[in-house]
Amino acid sequence: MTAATTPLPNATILGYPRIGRRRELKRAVESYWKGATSEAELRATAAELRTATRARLVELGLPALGGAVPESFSFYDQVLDATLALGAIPHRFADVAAREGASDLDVYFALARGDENHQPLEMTKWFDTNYHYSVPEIDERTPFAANAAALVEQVAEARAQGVDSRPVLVGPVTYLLLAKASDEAGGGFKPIDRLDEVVAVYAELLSALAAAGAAWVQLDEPALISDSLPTTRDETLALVERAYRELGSAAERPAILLTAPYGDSSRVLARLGALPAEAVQADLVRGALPEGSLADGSLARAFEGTQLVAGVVDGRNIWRTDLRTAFARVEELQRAGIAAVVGTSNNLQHVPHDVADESKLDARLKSWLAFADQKVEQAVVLARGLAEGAAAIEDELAASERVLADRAAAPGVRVDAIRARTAAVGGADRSRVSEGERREAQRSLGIPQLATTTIGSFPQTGEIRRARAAFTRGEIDRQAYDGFLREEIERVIRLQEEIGLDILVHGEAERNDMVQYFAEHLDGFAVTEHGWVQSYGTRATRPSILWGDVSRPAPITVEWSAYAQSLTDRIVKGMLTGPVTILAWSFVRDDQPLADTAAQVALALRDEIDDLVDAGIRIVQVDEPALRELLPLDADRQAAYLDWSVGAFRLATGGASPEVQIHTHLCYSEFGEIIDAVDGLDADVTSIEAARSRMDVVEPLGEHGYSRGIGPGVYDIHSPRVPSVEEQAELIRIAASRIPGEQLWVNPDCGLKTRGYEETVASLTNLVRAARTVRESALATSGR
Ligand SMILES: CN1c2c(nc(N)[nH]c2=O)NC[C@@H]1CNc1ccc(C(=O)N[C@@H](CCC(=O)N[C@@H](CCC(=O)N[C@@H](CCC(=O)O)C(=O)O)C(=O)O)C(=O)O)cc1
Ligand SMILES: N[C@@H](CCS)C(=O)O
Ligand SMILES: [Zn+2]
Repeated sequence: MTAATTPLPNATILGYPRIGRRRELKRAVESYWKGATSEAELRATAAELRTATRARLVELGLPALGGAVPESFSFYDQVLDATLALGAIPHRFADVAAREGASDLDVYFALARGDENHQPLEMTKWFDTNYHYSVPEIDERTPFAANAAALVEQVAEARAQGVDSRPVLVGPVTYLLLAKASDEAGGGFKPIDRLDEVVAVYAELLSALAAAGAAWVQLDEPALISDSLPTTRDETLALVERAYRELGSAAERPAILLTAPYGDSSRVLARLGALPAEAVQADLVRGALPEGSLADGSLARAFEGTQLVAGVVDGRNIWRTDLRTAFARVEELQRAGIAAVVGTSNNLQHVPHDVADESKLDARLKSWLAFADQKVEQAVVLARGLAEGAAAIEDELAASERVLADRAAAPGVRVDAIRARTAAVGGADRSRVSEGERREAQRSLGIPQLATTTIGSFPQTGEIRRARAAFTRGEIDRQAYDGFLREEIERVIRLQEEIGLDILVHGEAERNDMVQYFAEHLDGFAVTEHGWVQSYGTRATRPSILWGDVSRPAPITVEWSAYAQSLTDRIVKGMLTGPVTILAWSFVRDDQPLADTAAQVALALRDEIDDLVDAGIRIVQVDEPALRELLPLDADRQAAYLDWSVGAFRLATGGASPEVQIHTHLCYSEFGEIIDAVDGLDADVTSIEAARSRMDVVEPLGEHGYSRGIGPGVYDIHSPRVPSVEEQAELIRIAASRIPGEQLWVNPDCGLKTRGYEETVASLTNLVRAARTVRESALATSGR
C-alpha cells in the first residue's frame, strides 16, 4: 500500500458547509434546473465555491498540506454522491442514464428530484439531525461500478490551488445500512448483504484517489453509534471491521480517516483503533472515551500507529467551545501517549458559515457564538496548544472562560419569574379530562366522518416571499404588509370553501418558517440574517438561537387565526409549532437540560392556546414533526427523552378545555417505533405522513388499538404530481380497513408551502371528491 506517511496535522474538521455564504449554490442549481444556465456555468460556480472554501480554511489556519482540508462539497447530498460514485443507479432510472447525451449531473438530479416518469429517491432524516438524504435503493441486481470522476476532479482542483485536500465519502457500511431494499428486491434481501461487492468498489475509488495524488481519504461511518438501524451495534462493528480490513489491505490507497460522528463510540473505539485505518475520529461531545482506557493504557495500545481525531469542538451547535475543558481532554490523550488530533464532533454542514456575517445580532450574544469559521479557529487554537504547550494559548483559554462567565450572568439568561412558573408545574397541568369525555364535549363541533382538512400551510408563493423581503428591508410598512397578509388569508379561506374542505386553515402566509416565526415572537430567542443551514438539496433553514429563558411577550398567531375565522362559518384550525419541534430546529442553549428549556417553551404555547380559544378558535393543531428526530440514537437514552418531550407537548396543550379539539401533526419520519409516545401526546386527532408508504403507518396504529382521531396523509405533497380521486380514495379505503371509519380524517401528508397553486387546487379538489366517494360507498354498503 502507498498510504501517506505524512500524518494528519494536529487540527482538522470533518467537513464544511457547502451551500455558500450567501446560498450561492442554491441559486446556481435552481437556475440550472430552470434551464436559465448551462451545466458548464453550474460547474464553474461549484468550482468557485470549492476554491473559496479551501482558501478560507487555509486562511483560518488549517494547514494546507497533510490533508487537513476536507473536500466535502456536494451539489445536493452526500449520500447521493456516494450512490453516483458507486454507480449504484436503481434500475428504474436506467433509461435516464442511457439517454443520449445524459451527463452524470442529469442522472444525479433525476435521482434527487424525479421527473415526469420517475418518482425521486425517497428522502429521510440523516441520523438525529435536521438534514435529509436521498435514500439509496438497492437490490440483488443493482449495478456497482466505481465512478471516481467527481472525486478525482476535486482533488486535482485542490492541488492546482496548492492545497492537499482529503475527499470525504460516506463509508460502505453506513451507506448500505441507510439504503432500502428496492421494490424489485426479493423477500428477505437486505442491502447490507452486498457489502463485500460494495467494499470492492470503494477499494477501486480509493485506488483512483491515490493515483490522483490524494494523501488522505475520509470515510464516515456514523452507523457505528446508532441503535436505530437494521443491525445491532455489535453487528455494525463486525461489518465495519470486515470492510476496513479489506480496504486497509488495498494495494494502492490514500491513508484512511475513519469517523464515528453523531454519538458515543466509546464501546467500539478501541476496536476501531486496531483497524488498518491511519486515523480514527471519535465524537467526544456526544460521546466519551472508553472508561478507564487512558489510565490502564488500553486505548494507547489500541491506537499505536493510529492517530485519534478527538471531536471536542461541537459541530451541532453554535456556542463557543469551552476551550479550557476541551484542551484538558486532548492534552490528556497526548499525555497517555496517543497521537491526538483536535477535531470537530461531526461535519460542520449543520452550522452556518460565519458569525461575522451577522450585522444585526446583539454584540454580547454574538461574542458567545461560533459558526463554522469560528469552530475552525477554535480547533486551530487547541492544536497550537498541543504543539506548543498550554502556555502558548493561555490568552485564548482565559478569553474562553470570560465568555462562559459572561453568558451565565447576562440578563435574560435566567429570569426568576419564568423559573418560578416552570417550578410550579405539576402533573395536573399535563392532563386533560379523559379522551371519552372530550369526545362527548367535542360533538358540538359537528365534525363529519372522514372530515377533510389540510395541514396548515398553503403555497408560499414568490409574491408572499417578496412582500416579506420588502417589509424586512423597510420598503413597505407594517400596515401594508399586514394588509397583504389579510388579503392572502381571505383568498385561501375562499379557496378552501370552494374546494369544499370541512375544516379550514388560515394558510400560514405570515410565516417565513414554522419555527423561526415563533422564535421571532418569543423572548429568549434570536434570529440570524445569513445563518442558513442546508435542510435538503437546495432548501435551507435559518435555525433560531435559543439563548435565554423563554417567554411570550404578546399573542403571536391570534390575530391571523381570528381574522380567518371571522371570514367563514366553517371551523378554522389554529396552528402552532410544538415545543419539541421548536427546540429540534433551533440552536438551543447548552447550559441546562433540554427538558427545562422545553417546559418554558411549552408554557408560552399554552398561553397562546388560551388566547386562541378566547378569540373563538375551537380546534388548535400543535405540530410536532420533529418528535421522532430528536429521539436519541442511543437506545439507553430514549425513555428519558420520550418522557420529557411528550411531557412538554402535554404541558403546552393540557390547559385546553374538553370542548377544544387538539390536533397534532407528525411527518418526515418513521413513527412506528414511538407509537406509545404518539398515543401519550393525548391529542384528540393526529395527522401523519402516510401516502408514500401506502398507509403502512396505519397498520401498527390499528394493532395498537389506537382510539383517537387519525388523519393518515392521502396526498404526497413532496412532488408536484396531482394524485387522482381514485388513487386517494384507494388510500382512504386501505386506512379504513385498518382503523374504524369514525376515527379517520382525510388530509394531505404535510403542509403545502413548497407546492404551487395549480397542483394544490387540483389535488385538494380530488382529495375532497375521494372522501365523498368513500363516504357514499360506505353509506351504500351499510344500507343507510
Ligand atoms: C418542514 N421542514 C422544516 C425543517 N426545519 C425548519 N426549521 N422548518 C421546516 O419547515 N426541517 C424539516 C423540514 C425541511 N423542509 C424544508 C422545506 C422547505 C424549506 C425551504 O423552502 N426553505 C427556503 C427558505 C425558507 C425561508 O426561510 N424563507 C424566508 C426567506 C426567504 C428568502 O430567501 N428570501 C430571499 C428574498 C425573497 C425573494 O425576493 O424572492 C432572500 O432573503 O434572499 C421567508 O420566506 O421570508 C429555501 O429557499 O431554502 C426548508 C426546509
Ligand atoms: N403546519 C405546518 C406543518 C409542517 S410539518 C405546515 O402546514 O407547513
Ligand atoms: Zn409536516
